Parts: sequence; structure tokens; C-alpha cells
Amino acid sequence: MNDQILAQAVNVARHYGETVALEQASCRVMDSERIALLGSSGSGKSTLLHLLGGLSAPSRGSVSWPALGPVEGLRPQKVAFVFQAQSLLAPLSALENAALPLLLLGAHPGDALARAGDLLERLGLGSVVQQLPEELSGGQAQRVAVARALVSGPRLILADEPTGQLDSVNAGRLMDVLIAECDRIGAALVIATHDPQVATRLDRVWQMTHGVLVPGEVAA
Ligand SMILES: Nc1ncnc2c1ncn2[C@@H]1O[C@H](COP(=O)(O)OP(=O)(O)OP(=O)(O)O)[C@@H](O)[C@H]1O
Repeated sequence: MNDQILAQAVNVARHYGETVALEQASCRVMDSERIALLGSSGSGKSTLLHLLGGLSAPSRGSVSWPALGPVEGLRPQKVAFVFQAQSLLAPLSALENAALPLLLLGAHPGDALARAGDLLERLGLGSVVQQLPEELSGGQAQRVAVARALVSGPRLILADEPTGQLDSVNAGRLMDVLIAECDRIGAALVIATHDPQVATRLDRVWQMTHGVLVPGEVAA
């Protein structure tokens, strides 16, 4: 069983001073699961994603990644994050940004750039691969960040509002690519979103309300 649990939070809470961003939550992400994390603005979705990705530590409780092997430092390998805020490196092109995780892992540059280029093409960004982040629209930058998360073949992808700046056509296209790639590489996916259309593409819903998490059942 443990070898299927990618991320597990047990009784975690996260406080920022007086603000309780997340109250006592417990949840699990199993191998290949597709989860929509729904909730209104400020309800604690980003906070939970950051804890599940090891990007921050809980104020109480614990987070572990049983199926991902030993964790070096705070953050597990094989977990990729799509941030809500702009997170691309300014001096690098869209293509280089998307290829970066593979380059840092020591992949052959030609292979890394080819893989990143393929992902960008499928995300509708074939014409902007050489542009710098400052030359991209918010929605284009968001899709580059998705390509960067997918490029190294992670086991778990945590995406914070990846369709937040996209029109419905491009949001649908992004979901097509994300789901197809997760199928291909066998990755699990947790997406924080306000968009009910995104949630219908995933297997189950976790509902966050004022820092309280209700992990839902698997969709029928
Ligand atoms: N670094 C921080 N310092 C202080 N308060 C914070 C910090 N990060 C989040 N919070 C607070 O924690 C609560 C939950 O924030 P969080 O970003 O997790 O919500 P969210 O559901 O992701 O919102 P949104 O949909 O708007 O992104 C909010 O009240 C927010 O103001």
C-alpha cells in the first residue's frame, strides 16, 4: 500500500502569525490519481499544495512521500510544481525555461531542448519558443511553466491555478496535454482551481473551505 502513496499529510495545520491558513487536514495522493482542489480565494488551496510539495513545512502535523524514496532536504525529488505567480527565469527563452529541469539533471542539451520544444508545441506555443518571459502574455508564461513541470517526467505534479489566465479553448487544450502526459509518464496530478470545467476532467474533488479540507470520494 505504502508504495502507492505519493504524498501524505497527517493532521497538518499551517499558520501565518494570527492567520490560520489551513486547519488540521489529512489527505493522500495515490499513484496516478487526478485530483481537483476546489475552494474560494483565500481558502487555503495554495497553502496545502505547498505543504504537499515540500515547499513549506507545516506548523503542526507531518507530510511524507512514502513512494518517492528518501527525501533530500525538505523537498522530494520527482514532485513538480506549477506556481500561481510568474516563476520563469528572466534571461532564458521560453524553450530554455521549459528545458531547465532536464538540463539541471544532466540531460543532453539537444534532447532536453527537443523534449521541451515538443511540449511547448503541443501547448500551442510553437511560435514563441525563442521569446523571453517578459515578451510572453500571462497565459503563455503559465503554459511554459506547465511544460517545465512536465519535462523531467515527475511522479507527482502539483499545479496552482494553471488555467487561471487562459481562455476556455486554451484551458481545454492545456488540460488535454496535462492529462495525456500524466497518462504517458504515469504521474499523479493535483490541480488547485476555481474552474468547474477543469474539475470535470479529473477523478476526484477535494473541497477547501476557510482552511478546512474535505477530501471527496472518487467520481463515479
Ligand atoms: N506568506 C503568507 N503570509 C501571511 N498570510 C498568508 C501567506 N500565504 C497565505 N496567507 C494567508 O493564508 C490564507 C490562505 O491563502 P492561500 O494562498 O493558501 O489561499 P488560496 O485558496 O490558494 O487562494 P487563491 O485562490 O486566491 O490563490 C489567506 O488568508 C492568505 O491571506
